[in-house]
Amino acid sequence: MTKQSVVVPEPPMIAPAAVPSGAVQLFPPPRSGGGGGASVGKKKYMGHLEVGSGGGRVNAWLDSMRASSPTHARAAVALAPSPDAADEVDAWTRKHPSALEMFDEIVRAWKGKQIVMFMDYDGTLSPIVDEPDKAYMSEAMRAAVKGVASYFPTAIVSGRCRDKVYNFVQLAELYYAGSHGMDIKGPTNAWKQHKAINKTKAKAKSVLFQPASEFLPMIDEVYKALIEKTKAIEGSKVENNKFCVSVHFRRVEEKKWSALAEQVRSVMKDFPKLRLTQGRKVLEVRPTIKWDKGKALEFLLESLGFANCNDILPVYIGDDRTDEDAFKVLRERGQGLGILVSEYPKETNASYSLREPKEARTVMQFLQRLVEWKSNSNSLNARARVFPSSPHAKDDR
Ligand SMILES: O=P(O)(O)OC[C@H]1O[C@H](O[C@H]2O[C@H](CO)[C@@H](O)[C@H](O)[C@H]2O)[C@H](O)[C@@H](O)[C@@H]1O
Repeated sequence: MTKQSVVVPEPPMIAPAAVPSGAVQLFPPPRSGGGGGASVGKKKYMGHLEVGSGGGRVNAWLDSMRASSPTHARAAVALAPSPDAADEVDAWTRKHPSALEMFDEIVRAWKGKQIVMFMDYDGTLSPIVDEPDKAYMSEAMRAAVKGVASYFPTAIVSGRCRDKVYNFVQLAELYYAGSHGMDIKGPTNAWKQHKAINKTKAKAKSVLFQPASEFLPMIDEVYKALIEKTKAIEGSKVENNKFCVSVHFRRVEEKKWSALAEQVRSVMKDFPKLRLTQGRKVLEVRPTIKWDKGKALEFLLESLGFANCNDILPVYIGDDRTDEDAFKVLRERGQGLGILVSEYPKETNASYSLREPKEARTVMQFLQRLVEWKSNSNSLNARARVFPSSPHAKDDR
């Protein structure tokens, strides 16, 4: 039987960097009994599908569109539930254990650290739906995020434009990094909320950062051109995300994907300062500047006054390829925790995983446990102040 790889290749294909010696090791070591190395599929796909001329490039886009389609991945597992496939899933799970199942172990390593939370929106806080404008988050999820933000500085990092993601989340106390981190804004009252934020080191009272503002007219232009060129392709949808544009193909019949890719290519050739990346059934057109969700994470840590702190613990939860940039930053810093939300094994730089059921329940449960843990440890600390000799005295910030 042909070996069926169930680990979906995901760009960028970056080997996880080693954790520098002496750094706090929050990446889980492989558990006993497993090699920890899930094999990857044979094809390697580019992280950024840079636009070039010629049909070959469109074929590469098409390959990538197909490879990233969860329908294909699920079908592969369903059609070939071989022992090899099961072994691969097990190996992947050992390498990226469930952050919920490992919660107690994880928080043990967090003692004394200042947690900073980063979360992607679509597919992480809200379920993936056919209509992008209807990707609402549940009230229960909103309450969980609010709870987290009451204890830790919290940011939403999304490919969507900042206003749109704010309208979905509706929590004024958060930091929002829209357009893949190219539009960052913080709450004005963060200072009052979090003792942890270092007021002397933090950069500005209210963060606002837009590294791609000069691209605004170009983005408007490409948006109009993409609408015009793709209007004949049924099911396609072009979304203006202010500093980037999304071309959705979730509702386009697969036999028309190639025509869609060709139309997008024909527009992109006139915009050499823009590049194309890919998310979940979406092509994303963005400026060529070296800025991504990973850079946004670093920028926010710096703005909060945590740039060179050893005792912080950034936690990033995300489901998409663009979140890999943030996972990679955490790996390279040897600091923090990347959690991939996924229904099936994928190549990732994240160290932990959360299974993605349709209602994004596991993410919510993880956030709720975090709040519960923090609230309990605060109570223990309060008791320890009253009864200093208590054996339960803790030092969780
Ligand atoms: O960084 P994110 O917050 O994950 O944003 C990435 C893209 O998310 C949205 O598209 C995705 O979710 C839609 C609603 O569930 C779904 O229909 C689509 O297929 C997904 O790709 C958003 O609409 C895009 O603009 C973002 O780029």
